[in-house]
Amino acid sequence: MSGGDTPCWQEPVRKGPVRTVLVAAVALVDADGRVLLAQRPPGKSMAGLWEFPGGKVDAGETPEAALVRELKEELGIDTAESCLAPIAFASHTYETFHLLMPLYAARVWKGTPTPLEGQQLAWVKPVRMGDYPMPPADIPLIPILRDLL
Ligand SMILES: Nc1nc2c([nH]c(=O)n2[C@@H]2O[C@H](COP(=O)(O)OP(=O)(O)OP(=O)(O)O)[C@@H](O)[C@H]2O)c(=O)[nH]1
Repeated sequence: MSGGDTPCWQEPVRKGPVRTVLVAAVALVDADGRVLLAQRPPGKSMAGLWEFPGGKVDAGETPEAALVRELKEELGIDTAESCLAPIAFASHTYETFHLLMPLYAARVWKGTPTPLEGQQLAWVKPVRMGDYPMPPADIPLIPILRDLL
């Protein structure tokens, strides 16, 4: 097989060692198959971009426990680790770190997602996600969600 001309055949430009940051994220899916996206508020890195709820995994924490914690802090909802199904991951080198982000799907939670950290929320069909600018790491996840949901 000759793959030298394929678009994926590009080595990333490495400027030096980068630390890998583990971030857990979730696609909350409602009864209509829409996914909850949250817009990063002004003042944060990548402000204005739409992302999956979640956040950094603390030392000694599992990704699932981090998500349960973050969903309570960011959206005020209760989730159970057993309701988080791993579906994909993002692996992307940013300027200052490498992001490794497992993505889970959840259809069951308790409470109504509420923007507790000043973020805008939107329920979006996977086919419409192209209308919502997302961080570069998230772009490969969109077709996966489209296929899965
Ligand atoms: N939650 C979440 N974070 C994402 C996504 N895509 C993506 O690149 N990220 C990045 O993963 C990191 C998550 O960090 P965080 O949510 O715990 O904390 P933060 O926004 O305060 O991060 P910051 O340190 O960049 O300001 C951010 O750098 C964020 O930009 C995503 O879909 N969901």
